[in-house]
Amino acid sequence: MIKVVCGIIYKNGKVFLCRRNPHKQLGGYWEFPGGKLELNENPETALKRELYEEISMFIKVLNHFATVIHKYDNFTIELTAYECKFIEADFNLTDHDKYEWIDINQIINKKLAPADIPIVKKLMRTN
Ligand SMILES: Nc1nc2c([nH]c(=O)n2[C@H]2C[C@H](O)[C@@H](COP(=O)(O)OP(=O)(O)OP(=O)(O)O)O2)c(=O)[nH]1
Repeated sequence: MIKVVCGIIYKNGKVFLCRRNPHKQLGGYWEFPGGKLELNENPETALKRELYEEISMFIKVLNHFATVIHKYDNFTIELTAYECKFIEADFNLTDHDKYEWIDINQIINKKLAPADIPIVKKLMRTN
């Protein structure tokens, strides 16, 4: 099983969402940015590393929010989401072609990576 970590990043009551580059796995789907854990890497370290690599973004990790196991056709992921506070960013996108700061109740209208749907539903219930 592939371990993936992602960030629910807040700024002024909105959340940061981005769209995967078309040539990537799940290209065109919207997600919370993050990526795969490296061997022996702790999830919070991995999340900060990925956000810096993919978006040139600095964040503060606040708390664990949810862990979801999702079976895609060819692989299974364990996706762990952390709530985070935005600090600053250059928004230099390497793995995505678009980003948006979005209200929580609007996220569900996006074409979301299927593993993210239970996370977004929990966000809607708890906010
Ligand atoms: N980052 C991220 N990946 C997600 C989410 N939901 C979801 O199904 N995924 C899937 C897409 C990918 O198959 C996998 C994460 O791989 P990735 O391509 O983002 O990770 P990476 O940057 O470490 O990997 P790579 O492109 O270097 O192989 O998890 C999500 O909310 N965020």
